[in-house]
Amino acid sequence: MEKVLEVNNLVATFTINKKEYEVLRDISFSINKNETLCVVGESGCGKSVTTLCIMDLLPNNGRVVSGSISLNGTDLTKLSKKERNSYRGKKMGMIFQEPMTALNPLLTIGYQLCENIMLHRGLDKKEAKKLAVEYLEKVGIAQAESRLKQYPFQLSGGLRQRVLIAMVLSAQPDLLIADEPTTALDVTIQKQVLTLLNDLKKEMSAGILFITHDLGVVAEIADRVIVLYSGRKVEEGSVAQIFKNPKHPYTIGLMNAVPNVDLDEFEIQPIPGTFPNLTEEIKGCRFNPRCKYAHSRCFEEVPCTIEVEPGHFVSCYKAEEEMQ
Ligand SMILES: Nc1ncnc2c1ncn2[C@@H]1O[C@H](COP(=O)(O)OP(=O)(O)OP(=O)(O)O)[C@@H](O)[C@H]1O
Repeated sequence: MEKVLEVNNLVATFTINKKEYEVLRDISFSINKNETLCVVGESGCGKSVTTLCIMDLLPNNGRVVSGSISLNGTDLTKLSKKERNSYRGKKMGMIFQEPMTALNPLLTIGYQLCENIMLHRGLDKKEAKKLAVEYLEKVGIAQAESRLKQYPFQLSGGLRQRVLIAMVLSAQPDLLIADEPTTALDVTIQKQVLTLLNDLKKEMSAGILFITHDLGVVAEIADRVIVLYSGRKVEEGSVAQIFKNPKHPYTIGLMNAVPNVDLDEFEIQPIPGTFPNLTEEIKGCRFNPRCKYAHSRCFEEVPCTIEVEPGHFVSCYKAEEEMQ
């Protein structure tokens, strides 16, 4: 399988009050062509920061300290700022939770789509307009030609998100990053946008990095999943492995916290304790204060990543002991 994105041993920090704190701790993962990788984990675990590192959009107090981020074999961390900028939009496109952050409210949909197509595809105005209509139709927008004359505020949230998807895809990116793109939409529209992304994944030759905290969305869209906890990857596997055979106590906790209406006496079991903040020092596994299985080793050293079944990776001493 052809790898589109390969992130290796990524370490990133934020400087707060002149002190540098690790926000991503040695993260590695990859995405193949026509594959959707979901990144899940509680608020603050580093999902968005991962995307910002890839897009080179970290705020001023953040920096990538070490590791590599390769897009189709080119290590982006080795490129100049200018070269990196040219990747954004063209080779990597991003859709956000709120499409209005990416659309200009003062310009028509048509103007914005055509500008984007002319810039990234090198086409003239007439050709760009034709392609803009094609892409709006591709994302399921009816009467596409007349929509070109509308302003973002004239469209519903679901339609705006479709326009943004059309805009991003029209540049034919190798990687599509979607950061909680359906969180602000109501459930039926959310389902439509997920179905659309699933259909588009099959026909475009890009990989999709999908950020969400919603496990229902993960089940709908993911091929593979990585689970982050406090900036560290604790588990990775296919969507079936993560849902049917979770191994890390944190992943098991996430699964138990999802309501299951099929069971008569199902009780949501929240994960005990609180999520550590960035500045909190924790020796060993960062999940140890909340883990009922934690023993002396867990408080001493960070567990290595082991493969518990083909393609299923876990960083946990309990999983390691179960294997032996
Ligand atoms: N500019 C910043 N300066 C300092 N800390 C930051 C900054 N931006 C984010 N953080 C911290 O980095 C950590 C990771 O944040 P991130 O936004 O990646 O979390 P997330 O998993 O995407 O959460 P959410 O689901 O709430 O969006 C958090 O502890 C957050 O407070």
